[in-house]
Amino acid sequence: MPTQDLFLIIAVAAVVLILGVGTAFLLRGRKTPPGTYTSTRDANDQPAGSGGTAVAEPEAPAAPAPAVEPAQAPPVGPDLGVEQLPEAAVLEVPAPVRGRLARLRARLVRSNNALGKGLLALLSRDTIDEDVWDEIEETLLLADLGTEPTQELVGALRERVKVEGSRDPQHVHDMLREELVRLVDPSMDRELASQRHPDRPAIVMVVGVNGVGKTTTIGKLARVLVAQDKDVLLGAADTFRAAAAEQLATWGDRVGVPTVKADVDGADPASVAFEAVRAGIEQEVDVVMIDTAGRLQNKVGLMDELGKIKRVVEKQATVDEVLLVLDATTGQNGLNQAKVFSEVVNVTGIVLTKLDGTAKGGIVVAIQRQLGVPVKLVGLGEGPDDLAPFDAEAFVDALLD
Ligand SMILES: Nc1nc2c(ncn2[C@@H]2O[C@H](COP(=O)(O)OP(=O)(O)OP(=O)(O)O)[C@@H](O)[C@H]2O)c(=O)[nH]1
Repeated sequence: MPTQDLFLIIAVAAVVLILGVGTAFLLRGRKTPPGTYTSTRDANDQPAGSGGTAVAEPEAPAAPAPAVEPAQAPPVGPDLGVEQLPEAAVLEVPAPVRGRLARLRARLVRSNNALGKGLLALLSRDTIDEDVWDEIEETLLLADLGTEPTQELVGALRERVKVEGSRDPQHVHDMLREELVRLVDPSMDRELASQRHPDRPAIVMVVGVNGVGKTTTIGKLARVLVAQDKDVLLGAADTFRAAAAEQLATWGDRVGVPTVKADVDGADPASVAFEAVRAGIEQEVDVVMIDTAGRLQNKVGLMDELGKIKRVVEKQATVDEVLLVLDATTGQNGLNQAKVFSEVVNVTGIVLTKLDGTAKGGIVVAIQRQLGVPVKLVGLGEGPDDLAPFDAEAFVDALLD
C-alpha cells in the first residue's frame, strides 16, 4: 500500500476515535432530561410539554450539568420567585440519599441532647429511687413521647434495672437503646410508595396545616427522587397562596423537574391536580407529586376540598401515598391535626419537619402510636438536601449520642 494511503487511513481512524470518545462524554450524566425520553415508550407518546400550556418546563441548562456541590447551592426561601433565579440555571446534583440521617445526626443531637443525655445520666445514678423514676418520666413527657409510651418505657426500664442492675454505663446505654428502638418500632414499613406502575406514575399527595413545610418538603423530596434517577412531575394545587406555585416551580427548576400550575390565581385546586396527573400519565413520568394549600383541620369546607382533590385525581389514577407534613415544634397539637387529616384523606405516611429545631423528638413515637402510620421522612434543616428517610435505629442512636 502506498504511504499516502496509509497516512489517510490513520488520519480517518484518529478522527473517528476522537468523535466517539467525545460523544460518549456528552452522553454521560442523568439517564434522560426529566419529562423527555430518548425513545418513545408507546405509540401515543407526546413530547414533553405538549400536553398543555399549564406545564412549566424547567429551563434548559446552558451546558451539560457539572457536579455542583449541594453545599454551595443557594437556599430557596419561601418568597424567592422564579424571576429571581439566574437565567439558564445549571441543574443541581442532589446529595445522595443513603446515610442521610447519619449525615444529619449532629442536628438531632444538638436539639435532643437533653433527652438522651438526661436519661442516661438519670439511669446511671448510684441509686435509682422513686424521685429518679419521676424525673425519668418527666424527661420523657417533656420530649412529647406521650403518656402511654412513657408509662410503657418506664415500666420496662424499672423491670430491667431490677433484674440486670444499672452499674455499668455501657450496659445502661444498650438497655435504653433497646427499649427506645422497640418504641420507635423498626418493623414499620417506611418505604415511600414512589414506584411507577406498569401503565401510570406513582401519585404522591402532600397535605398539612399552614406553614408546616409542605412545599419545601416536596422540593426536597423531588431532589431525593431525582437522586434515585426517577422522572418526577410536580402539581401546584396550592392555588390559595399566590407565591406557592412559583415557590414549587423554583424547587423543580433547580433539578430539572417540570411543574404543572394554574395560569390564574385562585384556580380550582382539584383541576390543577387533575391536569398534573394527566400530564404525568402522558409524559410517562415515574412520580407525580401534588402540593396542596395549608388548611386548618377545623375548617370543614377546606377539609372537604382536600377530599375532593383526592377523589378527582383518582378518576385517573389511585393515590399511592398521602404524606401528612407535621411541624415537630408544635408538639401535641400535631396529634389533633393528624387525626382529622387521616379521616379525610387516609394518610399513609408522616413527614416530620423542623426536627432540627426542637427537643421534642418523642413526638415520632406519639404520632405513630396515635395514627398507626409510620414516620417516613424527617426534615432537619432549611437546606435543599436536609430531608432524610427515617430510620428507627439511626434516630435512637442520634438521641443517645
Ligand atoms: N428548620 C427547618 N425549617 C424548615 C424545615 N422544613 C421547612 N422549613 C421552613 O418552614 C417554612 C415554611 O415552609 P413551606 O414549605 O413554605 O410551608 P407550607 O406548609 O408549604 O406553607 P403553606 O403553603 O403556607 O401552608 C420555610 O421557611 C421553610 O424553610 C425543616 O425541616 N427545618
